[in-house]
Amino acid sequence: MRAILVLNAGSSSLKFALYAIDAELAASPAFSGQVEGIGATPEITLKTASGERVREAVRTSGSQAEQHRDALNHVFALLKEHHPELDIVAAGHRIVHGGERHSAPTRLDASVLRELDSFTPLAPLHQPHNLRAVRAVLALMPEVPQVGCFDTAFHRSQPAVAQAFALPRHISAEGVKRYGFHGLSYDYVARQLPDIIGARAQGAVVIAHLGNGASMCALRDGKSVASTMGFTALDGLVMGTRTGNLDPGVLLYLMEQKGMDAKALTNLLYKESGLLGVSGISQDMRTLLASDAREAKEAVELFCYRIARELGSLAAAAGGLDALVFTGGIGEHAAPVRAKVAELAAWMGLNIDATANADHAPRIDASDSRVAVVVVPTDEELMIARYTAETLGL
Ligand SMILES: Nc1ncnc2c1ncn2[C@@H]1O[C@H](COP(=O)(O)OP(=O)(O)O)[C@@H](O)[C@H]1O
Ligand SMILES: CC(=O)OP(=O)(O)O
Ligand SMILES: [Mg+2]
Repeated sequence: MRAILVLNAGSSSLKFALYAIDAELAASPAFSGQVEGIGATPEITLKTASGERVREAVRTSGSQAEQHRDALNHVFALLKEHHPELDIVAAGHRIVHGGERHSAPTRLDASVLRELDSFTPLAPLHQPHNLRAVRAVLALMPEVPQVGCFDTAFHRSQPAVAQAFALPRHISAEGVKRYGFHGLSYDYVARQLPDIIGARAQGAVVIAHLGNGASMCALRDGKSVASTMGFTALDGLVMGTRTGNLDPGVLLYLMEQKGMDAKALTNLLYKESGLLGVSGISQDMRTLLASDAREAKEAVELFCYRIARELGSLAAAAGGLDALVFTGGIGEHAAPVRAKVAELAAWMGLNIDATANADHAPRIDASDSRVAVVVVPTDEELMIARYTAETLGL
């Protein structure tokens, strides 16, 4: 089988998919899965084209980086076992930060890799793992061409004003501006919308990508005009372990009054806050929704409140609101979160149908809703496979 290998490495997870490519790219993977729990006790879940599901532990120990490497080796071993005749013709990767220059997917070589290394401080939870996956493939199959697909690229269509911080010009000139992330997910979802809501897809649309990392994007004519994430993937919504929007004065206070340095603040902002920090229980929305603890309820309430606040802000950037779209693990599966956001957004003429919402139907707006409300399962891996084939002319 000739195939494109797709790798989407996150902070604690590694998603992988294999897309057969003959005359054209297959619409669904022949083999896919994910390693979860990297950093703790990583487990791999595998789905084959025949629907077979396998779950096994990844044999590993040591640092987060070593666990990522072991997880990758485990994936490669499984690929060999299930597809001994495999001919990998290309590898496509999700790369979270592409900086100012990368507004489209690009072929990865040593000099591009060095440039992308320099963005690691801007995406410490993702960039080093993304690039480690590229280097692992390079070591294992040096002749296979690799393509980087950037989370930031989709947002390069934003007007300058949406990308600007009110900082002195010399700092902005160094590239300190809003980039936005989750672009592969927004790109995929935006392409699905015309089939679901027709001409409204070209109007003012807000997509909420609610996963472990969470952000929202305002679109006009199917293009990004604003996003809640900025220079890094810290800004905007409450996330699994990240703060989202935070008065920068809090950082000054913590530095001056509590003696916290950059390392301590990085840990606090990226790993100890968000749903985990507020609940003191878990970063996982499933656990919080199942809990009766007051702290869990407060964490979910804050998560939904911030989404509703940002929805108003993004509607202002888009010049209205024709459709609200939910995607990502929470957006696709957590009906109570969608219901709470809809309740808070009722003032915009947005109203959902409780049964459709409970069923996770593609359209969940009530018949009297002025705004279309949609649930779209995202597929970053398929987007990466398509871009990889397109970039290499496969
Ligand atoms: N059935 C469900 N109900 C509520 N939340 C869910 C459900 N399934 C997954 N989630 C939540 O989705 C989040 C992970 O989303 P996902 O998009 O898979 O994350 P990642 O950013 O790692 O790709 C977790 O908070 C998880 O609890
Ligand atoms: C950019 C980002 O936050 O990604 P993820 O949701 O995969 O953590
Ligand atoms: Mg994700």
